[in-house]
Amino acid sequence: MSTVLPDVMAVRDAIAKQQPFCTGTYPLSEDARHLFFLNSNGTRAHYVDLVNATDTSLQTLLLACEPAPFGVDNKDILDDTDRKAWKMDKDNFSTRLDVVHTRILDRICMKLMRGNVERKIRSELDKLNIYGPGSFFKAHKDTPRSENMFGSLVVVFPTRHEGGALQLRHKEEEWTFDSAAITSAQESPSIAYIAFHSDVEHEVSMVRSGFRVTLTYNLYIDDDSSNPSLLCLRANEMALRTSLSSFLRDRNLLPEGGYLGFGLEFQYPLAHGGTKLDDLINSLKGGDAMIKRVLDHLDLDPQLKVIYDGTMYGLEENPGENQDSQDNKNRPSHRYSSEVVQIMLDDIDRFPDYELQSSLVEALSLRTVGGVVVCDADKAGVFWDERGRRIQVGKVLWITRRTRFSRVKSAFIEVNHASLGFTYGSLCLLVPVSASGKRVKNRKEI
Ligand SMILES: O=C(O)CCC(=O)C(=O)O
Ligand SMILES: [Fe+2]
Repeated sequence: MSTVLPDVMAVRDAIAKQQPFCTGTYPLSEDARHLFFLNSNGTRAHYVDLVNATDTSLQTLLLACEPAPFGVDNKDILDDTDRKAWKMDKDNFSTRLDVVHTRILDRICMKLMRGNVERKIRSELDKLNIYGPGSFFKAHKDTPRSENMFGSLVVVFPTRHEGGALQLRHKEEEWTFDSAAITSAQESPSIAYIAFHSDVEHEVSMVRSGFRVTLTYNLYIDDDSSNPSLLCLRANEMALRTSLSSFLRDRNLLPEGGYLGFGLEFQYPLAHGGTKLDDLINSLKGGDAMIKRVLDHLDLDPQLKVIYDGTMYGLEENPGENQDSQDNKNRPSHRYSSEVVQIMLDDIDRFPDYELQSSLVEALSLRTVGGVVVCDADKAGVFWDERGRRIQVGKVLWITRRTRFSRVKSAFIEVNHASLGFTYGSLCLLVPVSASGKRVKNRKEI
């Protein structure tokens, strides 16, 4: 494996990480500064000039709103220990701010889709929020409304406020979007906006004074990007393509064939009984989509899989070169073994919903379930089952690690335990790779 490792690093480096959000400002036009809204019982119309708003006029807006809930398990919960803010549904107000004509959406597409001009995104206005003194929103992730929703856009108006910064956390990194500081530093009155992927954790710190007024939008991928010939490659994609091509030419890489594995960077909405991994593969986001595009360009065959960890129990042949020697005379020919392996499934719905009579490995590798047992590329790939039979399993060379961001929770009932158990699988892109002598001929530019 040692000759392969430096190349793995080169491929990993080519999958450069990018921030999972983008921000900007945009000057407010004369008409976009006015917000029209109905009072709480819908009997009177008001308007507020969001460039010169007084605290009194913003208090009127707040009184026309209702307390803002937050979503838990697809339900809206009202609890002012998690969120203290007010909201107005889009039917009760009118704004002339247009994120399409201002080209804000184009900028978001460039940044969050990594410059892939073929991707089309669409925004849908969701609601207005107002945060007064003491308002906040604790750490959460936005609930995707559908499979092609990939993120949220928050537009903050230049009303005077202190505090209320939006903090974002993803993997081990953290960023702050201080809308109060950004809007007050603009020469002409401007909105500040931030768009981020749905699985980025975020929270709004407490507003200390004034009012923070926002519009939130849901962002959707709105195209059919399944045709790889339509896609153009950018610089970072070229780098990944070059390093992957030379990597695959290396005869030491998976000499007997196997899989390249890519843990996904982002989370995806997955509903048991509803989401097919085949459909999801065309809605990958950011760096995950880039990896898929590069693999498609190389004529490889990336497949989305759910990977579960399991233990393979067996009766291993007892090693001993000279079975006739005095030392080995009374030695049993087999001993118990257990090895950590992985089982990959084509779909989350393949996970059995009946009582498991056996280990996870055995249950998932039943023909009706279709799980395939694999192990890391640096293992021998030879295991024994409980009857002492030798089993050869496929090897996976992990280019990017499996992450907890792409985990899938699956329920199962074990026969010995009355209660329901849970196990986690990770969503991954797996690429079958032929044995080293066979893989060069058929592939483009490898
Ligand atoms: O106002 C913000 O900056 C974020 C609001 C938010 O996280 C939400 O509405 O889900
Ligand atoms: Fe949120």
